Amino acid sequence: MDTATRPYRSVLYIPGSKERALEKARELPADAIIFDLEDAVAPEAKAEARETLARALAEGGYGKRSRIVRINALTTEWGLEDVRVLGEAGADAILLPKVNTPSDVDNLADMLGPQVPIWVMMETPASVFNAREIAAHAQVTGLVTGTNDLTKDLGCRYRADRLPLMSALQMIVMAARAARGVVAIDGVYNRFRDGDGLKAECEQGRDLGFDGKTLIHPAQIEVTNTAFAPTQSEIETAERQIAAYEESKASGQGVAVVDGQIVENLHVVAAKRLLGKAEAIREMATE
Ligand SMILES: CC(C)(COP(=O)(O)OP(=O)(O)OC[C@H]1O[C@@H](n2cnc3c(N)ncnc32)[C@H](O)[C@@H]1OP(=O)(O)O)[C@@H](O)C(=O)NCCC(=O)NCCSC(=O)C[C@H](O)C(=O)O
Ligand SMILES: [Mg+2]
Repeated sequence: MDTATRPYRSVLYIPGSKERALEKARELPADAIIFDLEDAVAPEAKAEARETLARALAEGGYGKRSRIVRINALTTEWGLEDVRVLGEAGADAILLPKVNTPSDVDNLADMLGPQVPIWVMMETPASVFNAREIAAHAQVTGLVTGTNDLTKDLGCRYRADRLPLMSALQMIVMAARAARGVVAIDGVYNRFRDGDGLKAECEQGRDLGFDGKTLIHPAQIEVTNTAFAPTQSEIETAERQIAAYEESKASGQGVAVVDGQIVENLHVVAAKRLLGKAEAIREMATE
């Protein structure tokens, strides 16, 4: 699948220590999986989780789902061994937590070599200030928002409207878009049995421009996949915009009008991108 259009609507964390969850994920309709060795795994379980995860990846069976491994920070006692064991395990990217500066990414890139894509957790105030340079790093292909760590470091309150995090969320999306081709994923919604709250937060994330959302429980996948996919009405509008613009162009005009709104070339670019995304989502569903 084309990496530029591949969907990342639902990005499910799975603790590397949980064999049942690693097994179950082979059947779940998530677009991507983050196999976690960091916060979801207790210190005493880290070594075993690393081996369990290496075996699960070698066994495969994750289909078209993008496989991302979140290692421990390189400054911890587990980070280097995580890279040694999982750096060449065939994951689609290695996700580095607690990044502050581009040089943190350099350190991992030096260890992995230039072929392995790197995703970065954006979860410290310093990472947000350095977002542009981090996203522009040659090996970085994804930014994942860590809203829990950010909330902890900022000392702000959890609010349903996420007002205290708003500038950070926007900086992350902006950095990803400025770097071009870098995926931007929103943080987790902790109340994993609250579907209505999740839906509202997904819609906010989609409105801000995120490609998708990180999840902690399978029950969150369906709501998220729907929220980050183009709606049928958006698809139909995009098709009509493209057709109307082509017709205007053929008659020597640079602007069309659809549903009372102007359609210029830039709207056509956005409309084609939306249709490309819808097609990639359809493709994802065919195993
Ligand atoms: C949150 C959980 C601890 C809940 O677990 P549990 O009570 O076992 O849930 P259920 O009984 O409802 O589970 C039903 C079945 O689903 C499977 N399951 C559960 N979670 C997952 C999962 N994440 N992936 C795949 N499968 C999962 C169970 O095995 C059950 O299966 P079955 O036996 O067939 O019935 C638990 O969901 C969990 O551990 N979630 C992940 C937590 C996690 O990864 N946390 C770290 C990431 S969040 C983070 O770090 C954010 C960031 O860094 C920041 O700073 O913000
Ligand atoms: Mg975190």
